[in-house]
Amino acid sequence: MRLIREYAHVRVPATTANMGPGFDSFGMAFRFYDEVEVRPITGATRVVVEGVGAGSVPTDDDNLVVRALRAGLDAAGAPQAGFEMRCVNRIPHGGGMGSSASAAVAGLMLARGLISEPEALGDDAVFALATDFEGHPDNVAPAVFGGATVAWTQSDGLPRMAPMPVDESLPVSLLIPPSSTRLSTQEARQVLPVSVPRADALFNTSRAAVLMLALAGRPDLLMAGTEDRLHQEYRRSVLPASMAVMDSLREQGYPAVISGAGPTVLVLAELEEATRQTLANHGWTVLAPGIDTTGAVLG
Ligand SMILES: Nc1ncnc2c1ncn2[C@@H]1O[C@H](COP(=O)(O)OP(=O)(O)OP(=O)(O)O)[C@@H](O)[C@H]1O
Ligand SMILES: N[C@@H](CCO)C(=O)O
Repeated sequence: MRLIREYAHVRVPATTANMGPGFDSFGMAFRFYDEVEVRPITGATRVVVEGVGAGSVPTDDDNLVVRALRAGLDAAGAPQAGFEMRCVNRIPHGGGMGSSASAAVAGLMLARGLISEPEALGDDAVFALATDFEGHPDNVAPAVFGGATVAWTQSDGLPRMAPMPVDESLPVSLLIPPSSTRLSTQEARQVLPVSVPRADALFNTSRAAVLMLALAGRPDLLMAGTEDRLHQEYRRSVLPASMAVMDSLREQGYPAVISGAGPTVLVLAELEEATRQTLANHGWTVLAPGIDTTGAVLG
Protein backbone atom coordinates (compact mmCIF):
# COMPACT_ATOMS: atom_id res chain seq x y z
CA MET A 1 0.00 0.00 0.00
CA ARG A 2 1.29 3.49 -0.91
CA LEU A 3 0.25 7.10 -0.39
CA ILE A 4 -0.48 8.21 -3.94
CA ARG A 5 -2.57 11.35 -3.58
CA GLU A 6 -1.14 14.76 -2.71
CA TYR A 7 -4.44 16.06 -1.39
CA ALA A 8 -7.70 14.83 0.12
CA HIS A 9 -10.81 16.67 1.31
CA VAL A 10 -13.68 15.29 3.35
CA ARG A 11 -17.05 16.59 4.49
CA VAL A 12 -18.56 14.84 7.52
CA PRO A 13 -22.05 15.44 8.94
CA ALA A 14 -23.02 16.28 12.49
CA THR A 15 -25.11 13.55 14.09
CA THR A 16 -27.48 12.95 16.93
CA ALA A 17 -27.69 9.81 19.06
CA ASN A 18 -30.36 8.19 21.24
CA MET A 19 -33.32 10.22 19.89
CA GLY A 20 -35.11 9.54 23.17
CA PRO A 21 -35.63 5.79 23.65
CA GLY A 22 -32.84 4.44 21.41
CA PHE A 23 -30.10 4.94 23.99
CA ASP A 24 -26.66 4.01 22.59
CA SER A 25 -28.22 2.60 19.39
CA PHE A 26 -30.29 5.09 17.33
CA GLY A 27 -28.65 7.89 15.36
CA MET A 28 -29.26 10.36 12.57
CA ALA A 29 -27.11 12.61 10.36
CA PHE A 30 -27.76 16.28 9.60
CA ARG A 31 -26.92 18.60 6.72
CA PHE A 32 -24.47 20.46 8.94
CA TYR A 33 -20.82 19.63 8.32
CA ASP A 34 -17.20 19.77 9.39
CA GLU A 35 -14.74 19.88 6.47
CA VAL A 36 -11.09 18.84 6.51
CA GLU A 37 -8.38 18.93 3.87
CA VAL A 38 -4.96 17.32 4.12
CA ARG A 39 -1.66 17.12 2.28
CA PRO A 40 1.18 14.69 3.13
CA ILE A 41 4.41 16.65 3.71
CA THR A 42 7.96 15.96 4.76
CA GLY A 43 8.46 17.34 8.24
CA ALA A 44 6.27 17.77 11.29
CA THR A 45 2.47 17.78 11.17
CA ARG A 46 0.80 21.21 11.19
CA VAL A 47 -2.94 21.65 11.73
CA VAL A 48 -4.84 24.88 11.11
CA VAL A 49 -8.20 24.90 12.89
CA GLU A 50 -10.89 27.38 11.84
CA GLY A 51 -14.17 27.79 13.72
CA VAL A 52 -15.05 25.48 16.59
CA GLY A 53 -12.02 24.40 18.64
CA ALA A 54 -9.65 27.01 17.17
CA GLY A 55 -7.18 27.80 19.94
CA SER A 56 -8.17 24.80 22.05
CA VAL A 57 -7.78 21.55 20.10
CA PRO A 58 -4.23 20.33 19.37
CA THR A 59 -2.57 21.52 16.16
CA ASP A 60 -0.03 18.69 15.94
CA ASP A 61 -0.06 14.89 15.90
CA ASP A 62 -2.26 14.88 19.03
CA ASN A 63 -5.19 16.28 17.05
CA LEU A 64 -8.06 13.76 16.99
CA VAL A 65 -8.47 13.95 13.20
CA VAL A 66 -4.74 13.34 12.67
CA ARG A 67 -4.76 10.43 15.12
CA ALA A 68 -7.68 8.84 13.26
CA LEU A 69 -5.93 9.44 9.91
CA ARG A 70 -2.83 7.68 11.23
CA ALA A 71 -4.95 4.80 12.61
CA GLY A 72 -6.51 4.43 9.15
CA LEU A 73 -3.12 4.35 7.43
CA ASP A 74 -1.89 1.72 9.91
CA ALA A 75 -5.02 -0.40 9.39
CA ALA A 76 -4.55 -0.23 5.62
CA GLY A 77 -0.83 -1.04 5.83
CA ALA A 78 0.11 2.33 4.34
CA PRO A 79 3.17 4.39 5.32
CA GLN A 80 2.95 7.38 7.66
CA ALA A 81 4.03 10.92 6.77
CA GLY A 82 3.86 14.43 8.18
CA PHE A 83 0.59 16.20 7.37
CA GLU A 84 -0.54 19.71 6.59
CA MET A 85 -4.19 19.78 7.62
CA ARG A 86 -6.90 22.44 7.56
CA CYS A 87 -10.01 21.82 9.67
CA VAL A 88 -13.10 23.95 9.15
CA ASN A 89 -15.10 23.01 12.22
CA ARG A 90 -18.77 23.85 12.68
CA ILE A 91 -20.00 21.02 14.94
CA PRO A 92 -19.88 22.14 18.60
CA HIS A 93 -17.53 20.13 20.82
CA GLY A 94 -19.14 18.50 23.83
CA GLY A 95 -22.50 19.57 22.42
CA GLY A 96 -24.28 16.26 21.81
CA MET A 97 -23.91 16.53 18.04
CA GLY A 98 -21.28 13.83 17.68
CA SER A 99 -18.24 16.05 17.10
CA SER A 100 -15.73 13.43 18.24
CA ALA A 101 -17.32 10.70 16.09
CA SER A 102 -17.29 13.04 13.08
CA ALA A 103 -13.61 13.88 13.73
CA ALA A 104 -12.69 10.18 13.85
CA VAL A 105 -14.63 9.48 10.66
CA ALA A 106 -13.00 12.49 8.97
CA GLY A 107 -9.50 11.19 9.70
CA LEU A 108 -10.29 7.68 8.48
CA MET A 109 -11.93 8.96 5.31
CA LEU A 110 -8.88 11.14 4.62
CA ALA A 111 -6.70 8.04 4.97
CA ARG A 112 -8.89 6.39 2.31
CA GLY A 113 -8.49 9.47 0.13
CA LEU A 114 -4.68 9.30 0.20
CA ILE A 115 -3.96 5.60 -0.33
CA SER A 116 -3.40 3.58 -3.50
CA GLU A 117 -6.11 1.01 -2.68
CA PRO A 118 -9.01 2.95 -1.14
CA GLU A 119 -11.15 -0.20 -1.05
CA ALA A 120 -8.99 -1.28 1.91
CA LEU A 121 -10.87 1.36 3.92
CA GLY A 122 -14.44 0.83 2.74
CA ASP A 123 -17.42 2.17 4.68
CA ASP A 124 -17.72 -0.93 6.87
CA ALA A 125 -14.02 -0.69 7.80
CA VAL A 126 -14.34 3.03 8.56
CA PHE A 127 -17.40 2.31 10.73
CA ALA A 128 -15.57 -0.41 12.70
CA LEU A 129 -12.32 1.57 13.06
CA ALA A 130 -14.05 4.81 14.05
CA THR A 131 -16.15 2.95 16.63
CA ASP A 132 -13.01 1.36 18.01
CA PHE A 133 -11.37 4.76 18.08
CA GLU A 134 -14.22 6.86 19.48
CA GLY A 135 -16.44 4.35 21.26
CA HIS A 136 -19.91 5.42 20.13
CA PRO A 137 -21.27 3.45 17.14
CA ASP A 138 -24.60 5.31 17.48
CA ASN A 139 -22.90 8.54 16.32
CA VAL A 140 -20.38 6.88 14.01
CA ALA A 141 -22.96 4.98 11.93
CA PRO A 142 -24.90 8.04 10.69
CA ALA A 143 -21.64 10.01 10.24
CA VAL A 144 -20.41 7.30 7.84
CA PHE A 145 -23.63 6.21 6.13
CA GLY A 146 -26.02 9.19 6.53
CA GLY A 147 -29.74 9.00 7.26
CA ALA A 148 -31.12 7.34 10.37
CA THR A 149 -29.35 4.28 11.70
CA VAL A 150 -29.46 1.66 14.39
CA ALA A 151 -26.10 0.44 15.71
CA TRP A 152 -25.31 -2.34 18.14
CA THR A 153 -22.44 -4.49 19.37
CA GLN A 154 -22.60 -8.17 18.46
CA SER A 155 -21.83 -10.96 20.90
CA ASP A 156 -18.38 -11.24 19.28
CA GLY A 157 -17.77 -7.64 20.37
CA LEU A 158 -17.88 -6.20 16.84
CA PRO A 159 -20.03 -3.18 16.02
CA ARG A 160 -22.83 -3.54 13.47
CA MET A 161 -25.30 -1.08 11.96
CA ALA A 162 -28.34 -1.01 9.70
CA PRO A 163 -30.09 1.92 8.10
CA MET A 164 -33.54 2.79 9.50
CA PRO A 165 -36.18 3.91 7.02
CA VAL A 166 -36.79 7.61 7.52
CA ASP A 167 -39.02 10.17 5.85
CA GLU A 168 -36.30 12.50 4.55
CA SER A 169 -38.68 15.46 4.58
CA LEU A 170 -39.13 15.17 8.37
CA PRO A 171 -38.24 18.62 9.75
CA VAL A 172 -35.54 18.62 12.42
CA SER A 173 -34.51 21.43 14.77
CA LEU A 174 -31.33 21.51 16.82
CA LEU A 175 -31.35 23.86 19.80
CA ILE A 176 -27.79 24.53 20.92
CA PRO A 177 -27.41 26.25 24.30
CA PRO A 178 -24.73 28.89 24.96
CA SER A 179 -21.18 27.51 24.79
CA SER A 180 -20.73 27.88 28.58
CA THR A 181 -22.98 24.82 29.02
CA ARG A 182 -20.84 22.34 27.00
CA LEU A 183 -20.72 18.89 28.59
CA SER A 184 -18.35 16.04 27.78
CA THR A 185 -19.88 12.66 27.02
CA GLN A 186 -17.77 11.24 29.83
CA GLU A 187 -19.39 13.57 32.40
CA ALA A 188 -22.85 12.83 31.04
CA ARG A 189 -22.28 9.07 31.39
CA GLN A 190 -21.00 9.29 34.95
CA VAL A 191 -24.47 10.17 36.25
CA LEU A 192 -26.14 7.09 34.69
CA PRO A 193 -27.07 4.19 37.00
CA VAL A 194 -25.53 0.75 36.54
CA SER A 195 -28.96 -0.93 36.44
CA VAL A 196 -32.53 0.25 35.76
CA PRO A 197 -35.96 -1.04 36.79
CA ARG A 198 -37.40 -3.75 34.52
CA ALA A 199 -40.50 -1.58 33.93
CA ASP A 200 -38.28 1.20 32.53
CA ALA A 201 -36.44 -1.22 30.24
CA LEU A 202 -39.79 -2.49 28.92
CA PHE A 203 -41.00 1.10 28.50
CA ASN A 204 -38.02 1.97 26.30
CA THR A 205 -38.26 -1.23 24.25
CA SER A 206 -41.78 -0.34 23.15
CA ARG A 207 -41.00 3.34 22.58
CA ALA A 208 -37.95 2.52 20.42
CA ALA A 209 -40.12 0.32 18.21
CA VAL A 210 -42.73 3.09 18.02
CA LEU A 211 -40.03 5.61 17.04
CA MET A 212 -38.95 3.43 14.13
CA LEU A 213 -42.54 3.49 12.83
CA ALA A 214 -42.81 7.23 13.43
CA LEU A 215 -39.61 8.00 11.50
CA ALA A 216 -40.71 5.85 8.58
CA GLY A 217 -43.80 8.00 7.97
CA ARG A 218 -46.10 8.00 11.02
CA PRO A 219 -45.59 11.51 12.47
CA ASP A 220 -48.65 10.98 14.67
CA LEU A 221 -46.47 8.54 16.67
CA LEU A 222 -43.55 10.94 17.23
CA MET A 223 -44.57 12.04 20.73
CA ALA A 224 -44.97 8.47 22.04
CA GLY A 225 -41.89 7.37 20.09
CA THR A 226 -39.62 9.96 21.72
CA GLU A 227 -40.37 9.05 25.35
CA ASP A 228 -37.43 7.74 27.36
CA ARG A 229 -36.76 6.41 30.84
CA LEU A 230 -33.19 5.11 30.46
CA HIS A 231 -30.98 8.19 30.35
CA GLN A 232 -32.53 11.65 30.06
CA GLU A 233 -34.02 12.00 33.56
CA TYR A 234 -30.83 10.67 35.14
CA ARG A 235 -28.92 13.40 33.33
CA ARG A 236 -31.13 16.25 34.59
CA SER A 237 -28.58 17.30 37.22
CA VAL A 238 -25.90 17.94 34.57
CA LEU A 239 -28.32 19.27 31.92
CA PRO A 240 -30.80 21.42 33.88
CA ALA A 241 -31.38 24.10 31.22
CA SER A 242 -31.72 21.60 28.36
CA MET A 243 -34.11 19.39 30.33
CA ALA A 244 -36.22 22.45 31.19
CA VAL A 245 -36.42 23.43 27.50
CA MET A 246 -37.19 19.83 26.50
CA ASP A 247 -39.97 19.60 29.10
CA SER A 248 -41.49 22.91 28.05
CA LEU A 249 -41.46 21.96 24.35
CA ARG A 250 -42.99 18.54 25.05
CA GLU A 251 -45.77 20.23 27.08
CA GLN A 252 -46.46 22.31 23.95
CA GLY A 253 -46.68 19.12 21.85
CA TYR A 254 -43.21 19.15 20.27
CA PRO A 255 -41.36 15.78 20.08
CA ALA A 256 -38.23 17.08 21.85
CA VAL A 257 -35.37 14.96 23.21
CA ILE A 258 -31.81 15.46 24.45
CA SER A 259 -29.44 15.06 21.48
CA GLY A 260 -26.78 12.46 22.28
CA ALA A 261 -25.31 13.13 25.69
CA GLY A 262 -26.52 16.76 25.50
CA PRO A 263 -26.77 19.61 26.06
CA THR A 264 -28.22 20.23 22.56
CA VAL A 265 -31.96 19.58 22.31
CA LEU A 266 -33.29 17.82 19.20
CA VAL A 267 -36.86 18.46 18.07
CA LEU A 268 -38.32 16.28 15.32
CA ALA A 269 -40.43 19.20 14.07
CA GLU A 270 -40.16 22.77 12.89
CA LEU A 271 -40.38 25.36 15.67
CA GLU A 272 -42.75 28.29 15.53
CA GLU A 273 -41.00 31.61 14.98
CA ALA A 274 -41.99 32.94 18.44
CA THR A 275 -40.40 29.89 20.11
CA ARG A 276 -37.22 30.28 18.04
CA GLN A 277 -37.05 33.94 18.99
CA THR A 278 -37.47 33.23 22.71
CA LEU A 279 -34.64 30.70 22.61
CA ALA A 280 -32.41 33.09 20.64
CA ASN A 281 -33.09 35.82 23.21
CA HIS A 282 -31.68 33.45 25.85
CA GLY A 283 -28.49 32.81 23.86
CA TRP A 284 -29.52 29.57 22.16
CA THR A 285 -28.64 28.85 18.53
CA VAL A 286 -31.46 27.24 16.57
CA LEU A 287 -30.63 25.23 13.44
CA ALA A 288 -33.03 23.57 11.04
CA PRO A 289 -30.51 21.59 8.99
CA GLY A 290 -32.54 18.81 7.42
CA ILE A 291 -31.49 15.17 7.34
CA ASP A 292 -28.24 14.22 5.58
CA THR A 293 -28.64 11.07 3.51
CA THR A 294 -25.10 10.56 2.20
CA GLY A 295 -22.82 10.49 5.26
CA ALA A 296 -19.15 11.40 4.96
CA VAL A 297 -18.05 12.28 1.43
CA LEU A 298 -14.54 12.58 -0.03
CA GLY A 299 -13.94 15.04 -2.80
N1 LIG B 1 -12.98 18.28 14.94
C1 LIG B 1 -12.29 17.99 16.04
N2 LIG B 1 -10.97 18.15 16.07
C2 LIG B 1 -10.25 17.85 17.18
N3 LIG B 1 -10.80 17.40 18.32
C3 LIG B 1 -12.12 17.21 18.35
C4 LIG B 1 -12.93 17.49 17.21
N4 LIG B 1 -14.20 17.20 17.54
C5 LIG B 1 -14.19 16.79 18.80
N5 LIG B 1 -12.95 16.78 19.30
C6 LIG B 1 -12.56 16.39 20.67
O1 LIG B 1 -13.63 15.64 21.24
C7 LIG B 1 -14.13 16.30 22.42
C8 LIG B 1 -15.64 16.21 22.48
O2 LIG B 1 -16.01 14.86 22.53
P1 LIG B 1 -17.31 14.40 23.33
O3 LIG B 1 -17.53 12.97 22.98
O4 LIG B 1 -17.17 14.76 24.77
O5 LIG B 1 -18.49 15.30 22.77
P2 LIG B 1 -19.30 15.27 21.41
O6 LIG B 1 -18.73 14.20 20.52
O7 LIG B 1 -19.32 16.64 20.87
O8 LIG B 1 -20.77 14.96 21.93
P3 LIG B 1 -21.70 13.64 21.82
O9 LIG B 1 -20.79 12.45 21.77
O10 LIG B 1 -22.56 13.68 23.06
O11 LIG B 1 -22.51 13.83 20.60
C9 LIG B 1 -13.66 17.75 22.26
O12 LIG B 1 -13.53 18.37 23.51
C10 LIG B 1 -12.35 17.62 21.53
O13 LIG B 1 -11.33 17.30 22.46
N1 LIG C 1 -25.31 7.30 23.32
C1 LIG C 1 -24.26 8.13 23.85
C2 LIG C 1 -23.97 9.21 22.85
C3 LIG C 1 -22.76 10.02 23.20
O1 LIG C 1 -22.06 10.34 22.08
C4 LIG C 1 -24.69 8.75 25.17
O2 LIG C 1 -25.83 9.20 25.27
O3 LIG C 1 -23.90 8.77 26.11
